[in-house]
Amino acid sequence: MATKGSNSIHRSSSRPLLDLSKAEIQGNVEEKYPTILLPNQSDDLSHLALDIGGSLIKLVYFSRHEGQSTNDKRMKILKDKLGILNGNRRSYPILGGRLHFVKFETNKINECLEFIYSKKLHCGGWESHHSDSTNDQNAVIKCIHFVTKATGGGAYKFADLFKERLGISLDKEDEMDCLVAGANFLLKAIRHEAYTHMEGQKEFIQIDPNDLFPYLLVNIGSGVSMIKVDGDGKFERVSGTNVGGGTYWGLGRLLTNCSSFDELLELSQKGDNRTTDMLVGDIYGTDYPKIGLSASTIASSFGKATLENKELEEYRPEDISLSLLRMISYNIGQISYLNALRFGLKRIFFGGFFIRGHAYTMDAISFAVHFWSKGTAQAMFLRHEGFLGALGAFMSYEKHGLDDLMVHQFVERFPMGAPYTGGKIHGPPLRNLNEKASLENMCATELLEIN
Ligand SMILES: Nc1ncnc2c1ncn2[C@@H]1O[C@H](COP(=O)(O)OP(=O)(O)OP(=O)(O)O)[C@@H](O)[C@H]1O
Ligand SMILES: CC(C)(CO)[C@@H](O)C(=O)NCCC(=O)O
Repeated sequence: MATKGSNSIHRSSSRPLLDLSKAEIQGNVEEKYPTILLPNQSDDLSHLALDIGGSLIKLVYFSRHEGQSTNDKRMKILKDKLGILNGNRRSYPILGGRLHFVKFETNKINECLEFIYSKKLHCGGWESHHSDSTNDQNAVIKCIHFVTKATGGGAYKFADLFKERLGISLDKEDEMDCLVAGANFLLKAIRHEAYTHMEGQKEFIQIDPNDLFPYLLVNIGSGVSMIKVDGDGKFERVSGTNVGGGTYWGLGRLLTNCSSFDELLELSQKGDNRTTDMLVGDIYGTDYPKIGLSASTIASSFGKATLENKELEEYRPEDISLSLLRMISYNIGQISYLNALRFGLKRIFFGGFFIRGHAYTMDAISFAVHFWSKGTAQAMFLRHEGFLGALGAFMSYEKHGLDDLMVHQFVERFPMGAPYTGGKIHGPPLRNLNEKASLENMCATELLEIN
């Protein structure tokens, strides 16, 4: 007998597209493992997680392959979920689909809301609650309502906006937890995720998943977090700096009048920092070999501006952008290495959207790590650089018992031998800035395809 779940399912009043009042519990309410049927009234369910940062909003969402039947799958998935809640053995339904990676500028949050709405992603979150009972046998689904996992400061700041505009309840996950979970997943499961970048040469690093820890994760977003990672869920934020990606973009915008981050970055490629930076050679007239400094080493970023009576307009924006980029990248590289040294960490992975797959940024960070470590440490970068937090938030569905689209599957279905290109994994391209991103107008979409 199908019973309306009025006691068990609370209708979410602000759900505009999916009417949960029509959801049914199938089977007797006393039954241990009731399943829940959702009427076929929305598009295929998608799963969404957000990382709303100071500068950028990152979305990760899963969509199934088109054309695959969904009702049977939903049934099985929901059964599995209930099984988990009752302490049953886990099973992993076979799902085909894609993980999409999308970003928006946080100050254009409306575009993000419109995107979520247009893709009906606000219809796809799941959350289940145990009863208060401590006895698993008696555990029942108390309510099911729609929520979306979200991390980053904006998960707090914009919670009301998401609720009002899309009917989404943001289920907040800690930002550091998510960064670490995302990084661990990528480093363990995705072949060719990590690479080095030195003097223009990119080299992929084969990571042994059994020999990953400990490492230092440096996330360069608006600000910078440095996290010592000792295992899954085992970490400590050991340092940070307020001189980060927001500093480059903010100061760069003021000093050059650039209208976008990418434009500023592109300018730097044509820059010559000798016009702005004070070099060792400017001070010594030559190298300073005794302490290992060549004449071309920057002695003082922007220091040359103090020597000349020039106005801002007399400096080339290209040169300013390059000086700024080097100043910030070196500084982050140096602080990172010092923290690695502090804790005896051999590996340093850099993520965050400041990096932007930009060769010069990575070379500068690598140079600083190499220089200060006297060649004993090496900077490594991640292909999904800016999506660690969003990915971690996405993975937290699993943590809460919702494993229908989970990472174990990705790993199982993507043996470490999966190809980097031309195969099933399409990660974010390490784009040359001159290449135009193929994008849905307002955002960059990257795909990790799960077949
Ligand atoms: N289109 C863009 N607009 C603005 N900044 C960009 C853009 N692309 C790359 N960036 C760089 O990425 C940085 C933001 O990176 P990221 O998204 O990883 O951090 P965030 O989550 O916004 O910041 P935080 O974690 O400190 O809140 C910016 O400060 C800037 O340096
Ligand atoms: C405040 C956060 C964590 C927000 O993402 C980030 O911007 C950051 O790590 N800033 C640096 C703050 C500091 O440790 O000085």
